[in-house]
Order: sequence, then structure tokens, then C-alpha cells
Amino acid sequence: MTMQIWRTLRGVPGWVYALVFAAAVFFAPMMGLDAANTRQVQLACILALVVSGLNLSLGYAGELALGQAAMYAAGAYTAGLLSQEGHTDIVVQLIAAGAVALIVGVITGIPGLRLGSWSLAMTSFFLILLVPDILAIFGGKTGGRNGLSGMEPPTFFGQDIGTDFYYVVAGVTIAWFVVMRNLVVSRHGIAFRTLKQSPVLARSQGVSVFRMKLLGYALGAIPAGLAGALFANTDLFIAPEAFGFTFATAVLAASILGGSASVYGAVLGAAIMQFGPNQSTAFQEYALVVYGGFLIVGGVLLSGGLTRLITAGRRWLDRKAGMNTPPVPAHGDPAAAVTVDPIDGAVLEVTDLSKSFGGNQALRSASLRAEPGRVTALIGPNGSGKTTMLNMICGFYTADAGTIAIGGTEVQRFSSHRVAREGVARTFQTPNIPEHVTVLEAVASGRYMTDRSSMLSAILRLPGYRRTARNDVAEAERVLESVGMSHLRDEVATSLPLGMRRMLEVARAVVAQPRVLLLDEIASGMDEDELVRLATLIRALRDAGATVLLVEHNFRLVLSLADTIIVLAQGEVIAQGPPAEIERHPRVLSEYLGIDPDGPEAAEVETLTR
Ligand SMILES: Nc1ncnc2c1ncn2[C@@H]1O[C@H](COP(=O)(O)OP(=O)(O)OP(=O)(O)O)[C@@H](O)[C@H]1O
Repeated sequence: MTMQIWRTLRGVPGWVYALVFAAAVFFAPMMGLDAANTRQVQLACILALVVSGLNLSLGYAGELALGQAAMYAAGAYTAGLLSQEGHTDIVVQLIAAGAVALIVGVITGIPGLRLGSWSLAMTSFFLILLVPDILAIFGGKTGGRNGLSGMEPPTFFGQDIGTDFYYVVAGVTIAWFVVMRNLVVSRHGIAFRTLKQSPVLARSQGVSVFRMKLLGYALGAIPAGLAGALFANTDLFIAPEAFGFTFATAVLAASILGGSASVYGAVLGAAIMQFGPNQSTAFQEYALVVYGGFLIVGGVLLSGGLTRLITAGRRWLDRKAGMNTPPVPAHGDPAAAVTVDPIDGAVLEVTDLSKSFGGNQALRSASLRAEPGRVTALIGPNGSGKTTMLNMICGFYTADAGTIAIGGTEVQRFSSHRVAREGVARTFQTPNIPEHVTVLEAVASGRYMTDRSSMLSAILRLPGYRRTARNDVAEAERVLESVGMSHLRDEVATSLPLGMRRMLEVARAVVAQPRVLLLDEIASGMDEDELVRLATLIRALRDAGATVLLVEHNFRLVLSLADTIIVLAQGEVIAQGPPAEIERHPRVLSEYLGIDPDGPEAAEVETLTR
């Protein structure tokens, strides 16, 4: 019975719950909520806005930045000063506050992000410490440490808002959360998560890490600015203490406690904070201690905050209700034909490439050429430089000497996201898949550079975005079908077994319609069926016109797939040619396979590979 109710509840789309909750918050005063609690909900909404900004930059873009308190101050003082000057319209104040906060975010974010590592955390931390001093310097206008008073009550197109101000706060908060939700579920949101987990993967998909992190931080400034304007109009008085270090810690604690990688975590964290410690005046003295406690509970004990706990509970109930389908082997005939749209492959030409790491010469004047419509395999013993070669083609390392050309364009000086934009897609030796995304989302994320669509169009759900999102899903479903994994589309991608995670990586690279496809040891961990599927897909890609460069230890697979084999040993190309030639090459037999070229084993290799 209980499980039946659970199944029914799970059948209701998630947005319905969000809508009901939003309506309950919006209409709370009409439904009889008293004035004191209405004020608490209003303050919780304002805090939730600030926390959501931190979630965008910390939880999604992976950058610990505490500057939200400063942007909150920027928004509040912008609204306050406008109000003093007689500009009481709340719409004007909100727009101005959001814009000023955005400018503060961009200006303070650039140096912090340029320096990399912990720099943004440090610069944003100092920004908070500077807020009271900056306000004191402009004391004539801001009232300095005494605070800014003399604000006029807010108006809406000339009408006094009065006690209806609550609806403005609730309305702005709900609107922002819709915007944020639209953003995080879009391809840009997945790109943020990818970036957080693996900047290397994000770059390989054409994402500019600096630009994206700045965008996350700067976008997070907007709700903080809006919250500032709303806060300033709540009591028509603001003072520097409201925006200091204690507030910044409260925001961080709420974010971590609620779950920073979650839209709803911001609401949950802010609500707990507002209805818990913030309500009591006796608590002020111990504020930092309590926030520290929340940080420990949220960050260390819960790891992922309360939303993660809720998700785990939901999964547990799903399992109890028999709703979880455990990953099962791939569906369908592994050898079934796969159709791939024609691909405009590009010639990959590497000439005299050298690279050393300290005294270790990983590549010595190595050259290779991979052509469209052909599978070129790169083989060699462990440590011979194969992965280094792929990493250099992708722009992860700079060359000591030599050139790399894709379709005639020299790319050896390009940053890795620019190489990706030239049409290079790759898989990784250790599968690199963002956490908490579904199989379908993970595969579709490979299309980030295909059919580009702006963040604004994603936020506003414009027709262009809807079309791109539809194409992303259709294309990802099609490729998943061809690798027999379409039934796993809604599984958590990282929960798949190794062979399937590798296949997922191949699918993710394929949806990008790459002109050059680099596959790094994808066969290890795959079972026989998966190997057949993989071979079928690679042949289909080749026949569609892609340039495939395959780094592989599975010699049998290499011999059955490759048109040309290039053999590396100690960073040097020691042999290249068609499979029939390579399998008899004495140096390949002795250095790669460790077989005496004249012994009986050499003949065995030939029969094995027939
Ligand atoms: N980032 C790095 N820093 C220092 N040395 C490196 C780095 N990357 C590779 N090397 C060294 O370069 C040499 C070539 O390594 P690489 O990983 O390219 O070989 P590989 O042929 O791909 O080996 P495997 O088959 O084991 O993956 C090795 O000696 C390795 O230790």
C-alpha cells in the first residue's frame, strides 16, 4: 500500500512539486501566515537568492568564491542610493542592482580566475573584508558605518507597494529559481558540471574553462544583487555589518548544508538557516560557531548536503518499490548494422613531434598521418608515448618541436578547447564522466560545440534552444541505440560497469560529429559483445568519412579494424603500414609483443589474427 502511494507520487513530474511549493510560498500571507512568519519567509527568500548565486559558482562551476556578500552589498547600496535620490521604482532598482552586482562580479572574478587555483577564493574573501572600508570611504553618501537611511518606500510603476512588498520578494525569488533551473538542466548546466569535475574533459569538448568559470561566478552575482535591492527595501535601512564576514559564512554554510550542486539545495539551506539560528537574537554572539557546525554537518558528514540525503532516500524507496532497473547488458544484436550520417573527416598530420617531461623523452621526432575514411591504429608497449601523442594532438601539452595539422590548419599552439572546436573529439584511458548526470545527458554533452545555442536562449527557453535540446536528445538516443544502451538512458552514468562507461565515452565523442576521432584504449574492460559492437560502430564511422586514430592494446581488435598501423617504441615510430605487414614486422614482434620473430610463436600470432 505504502509502496503503491510512493509509485503514484513518483509518477508525478518533478516540476509539479516545485510549482505547488512556489505557489504555497507566494500565497502564504493570503493563506493566513502571520506577519512575523511572513517576514521570516521574506528574509529566507532573500537569503535563498544569495545562496543560489554561490551554488552556481561553487556547486556547478566548481569555484569556491565567497564574494556573494560583496555583490549583495553592491545591490543593496545601489537600491538604497537610488531610493535616496527619489528613484523608488522597484523594477528600476532591481535592474540597476543586478547590473552593478554583475559588474562587480566580472571585475573581481577576472584576476582571481586568471591566477587560477585558490586565487578566486582568496580575492573574493578579501573583497568581503573590504566592504565596510569601501562604504566608510564613501561615508558622505553611504552613511559609512552608521548605515544608509532616508530611503523612500518602494513603488511599482508609480503605485505604493506597501505591505504587498512580500509578493515582490517572493515573485522575484521564484522567477530567479525558474531561470536557474532552466540553466542547470540545459547543455550549459551539464557543461558546468563537467567543468567542475574535470576541466580536461570540458576543454576536450570545446569549453573555454576560464570563460565558463567567469560566467558561473558573474551569473551568480545577479541574484545576490537582486537580493540586495530587496533587502534594502525591506527595512528601508542598511548598514555594513549586514554584509560582512559573518553573513558570507552564513551563505556558505547554507549552501553546503542544503547541497551546493542543487537548485533546491539553496532553498533548503536558506530556509533552515533563516528559521533556525538567524531567528534568535541570542544566537548572534555564537553565529560563526553555529555556521561552522552547519558547514561540518553539510560538507563532511553529509557530503553533498541535505539534497543528496533526500536523493539517496528517494533511490532507496524506489528500490523498495521495485522501480529501479539495475544496469543490464546491452540490448539487441551486437553485429547489427549501424548507420552514421556522412562525416566531413579531416586529415591529421603530425610531423617530427618531440616532447620531453624533464629528462624523460616521451616523443622523439614522431610523425604520423591519419586520413578521412580510414582507421589508423597507434600501438606500442607501455610508456612508448601513445597517450602523450593524443594529449598533444588535443592541445593538452605544448610541443617542444614539430607540427600538428588538422585539415591543413596548424594547431600545435592552440589551447585545447580551440583544438576541440577544429572538430577533434576523444575518449580517455580512464573513463571521464561527470557525476550525477544520466547516461543520456552524458552522451548529449558531447554536442556542446554542435548546433551552438546561447545561455540566454536556454534560460528563456526560446525556440532556438528548444530545437537544439530536441536535436541533442534525438542524436544521443540514436547513438545509444546503435551501441545497445538506449534502455539505460536514465541511469546515473557513473553507475555503469567499466565496459559500458567506455562505450558511453565513444558515444559521447561520436555525437560531436568529429572530423577527427581519437580513441584511447577503449577496448579494455569490454566483454565480447561489447567488442563486436565497438568494432561495428568504428567501421560505420570510418565508412561515414571520419578520421579515426585508435590507440589500443588489443592486438586482435587492431588487426581487424585498422587500415594502417603505426608502431611507437620509446617515443619513436619504429614501423608503419597495413596490418598484414605489421604483424610480421620483426621489431613489432620482438619489442611490442615480446616474441622471437623466428620462433613458433610468431607463426601463432599470424593464425590468431586471421
Ligand atoms: N604528464 C607527464 N609528466 C611526466 N611524465 C609523463 C607525463 N605523461 C607521460 N609521461 C611519461 O612519458 C612516457 C610516455 O607515456 P605515455 O603515457 O604517453 O605512454 P603510453 O604509450 O600511452 O603508455 P600506456 O600504454 O601505459 O598508456 C612515460 O615514460 C611517462 O612516464
